[in-house]
Amino acid sequence: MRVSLIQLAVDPAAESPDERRERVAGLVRAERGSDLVVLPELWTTGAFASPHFLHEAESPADGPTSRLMSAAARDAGVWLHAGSIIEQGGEDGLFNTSLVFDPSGKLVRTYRKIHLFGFDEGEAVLMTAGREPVTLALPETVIGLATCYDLRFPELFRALVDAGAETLVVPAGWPAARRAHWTLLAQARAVEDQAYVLAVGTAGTNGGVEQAGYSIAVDPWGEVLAEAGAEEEILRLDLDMERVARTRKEFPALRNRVLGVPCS
Ligand SMILES: O=C(O)CCC(=O)C(=O)O
Repeated sequence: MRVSLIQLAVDPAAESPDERRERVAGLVRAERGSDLVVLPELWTTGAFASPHFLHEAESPADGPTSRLMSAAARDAGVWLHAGSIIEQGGEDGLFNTSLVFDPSGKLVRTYRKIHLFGFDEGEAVLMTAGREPVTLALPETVIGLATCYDLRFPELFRALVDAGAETLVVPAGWPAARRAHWTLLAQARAVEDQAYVLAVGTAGTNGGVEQAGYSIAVDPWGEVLAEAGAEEEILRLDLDMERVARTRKEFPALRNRVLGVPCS
């Protein structure tokens, strides 16, 4: 399965959300020939540009990001994980919602970020948390969806694996200050869940927070297959999907889980 991970520079001073959407649609179209294209978290505004969240909130069904990304997926003929948008959820408030389009441009899955980041500020106070883990069967693999801070919560990933996930897709807007955690956690999730991890972040600075970049693809043995630098960059690679089943068979740690052990 050929994947393209698009690490985007998100610089609110350099580009408006509309300009970035147009530019990103062009980048997605250029990935024709890929099976799956992945974009980062909240790339229209920046994950830390919280004063703009309300103004930029949109509908997953027919908001500006959804319309452009649907057309780009269709034109390129790819599955597109379009990263996340600020979803205007009406009475339920705002959500940090990931969108997945099929190669005909149909929106086939949404995932509302479960673990909101910021403690007492930013999205943690401005948004509503999702409640449901989400997977999706593509022709060659089952993907499990998670977003940025979710990467710190292994129980979510176990739920995704229990639902059949073989490839864990993590759009993010991870800060440079904790880049070491990003890389370590991406590898940890891959090793413990014996799954591919495709973790795609942003470059640049938004909301005063320098972004890590360093998007990463990790195989089910924990080996790093590709890693970006700190600037905008596209990683393209071929994944051997048999490798998940092979790893789980040859080193069957997932089968040795003991559930419900009481703590004395
Ligand atoms: O967990 C972290 O260190 C970063 C998380 C984050 O930036 C986010 O979820 O937006």
